Amino acid sequence: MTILNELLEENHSINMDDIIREGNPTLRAMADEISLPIEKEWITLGEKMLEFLRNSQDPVKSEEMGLRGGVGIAAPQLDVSKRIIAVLVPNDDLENPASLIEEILYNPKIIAHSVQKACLKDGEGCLSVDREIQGFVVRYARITVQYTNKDGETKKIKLRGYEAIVVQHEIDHLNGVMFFDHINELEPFKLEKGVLVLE
Ligand SMILES: CNC(=O)c1cccc(C)c1Nc1nc(N2CCN(c3ccccc3Cl)CC2)nc(N2CSC[C@H]2C(=O)NC)n1
Ligand code: NI
Repeated sequence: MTILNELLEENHSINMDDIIREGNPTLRAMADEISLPIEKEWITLGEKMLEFLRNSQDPVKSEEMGLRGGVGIAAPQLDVSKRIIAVLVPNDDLENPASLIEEILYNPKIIAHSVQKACLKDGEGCLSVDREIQGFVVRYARITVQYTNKDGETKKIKLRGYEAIVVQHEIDHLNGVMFFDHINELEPFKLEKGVLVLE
């Protein structure tokens, strides 16, 4: 039974055993584009990735299944080197309209970005990294992402704040980049002028 067949099994829910950890070469590979029209197996995988994020954020399910909380996941983290990411970010930030991004993105591409940079005040975590790595992960503050959705439509979304950080973290996984690659080794908390620190 190949990894993919296992993942696509009807009653299989993605769990931590399906997630590969740093050191696995797939995390450093360039993932392959999904050809259009999107085949059924990639639709199913995307839906299971989103289900994993929901379960991981559910206090009962995450406890039951032993899941680490996540707001994003990329197919390479499941040892599937394909350009698919899923994001489920509850944006409860009062300033911005309460938008929750819940989306499976096929072949996502950053087609525009701000000059301004941003980072999470508390640094970043990754489901494929079983250690806490401190330090600012400086990314673009605002991005425009083009992708194909599960209905095969080409979409273009503008993101800022936490959502922008998450989508950049997951797109990095499609290019073999890990969040700690962005951390300044000598001065992990050094910040250039103008970098937004997101609470
Ligand atoms: C080293 N310091 C830290 O890790 C760190 C430390 C403090 C705060 C933050 C904010 C940190 N950073 C960080 N926290 C998260 N979560 C907070 C908990 N949450 C969650 C957990 C349980 C239920 C529901 C939910 Cl919502 C899930 C998401 N997620 C990410 N990332 C980096 S971008 C992709 C995203 C990801 O999903 N990673 C698995 N970073
Ligand atoms: Ni990650």
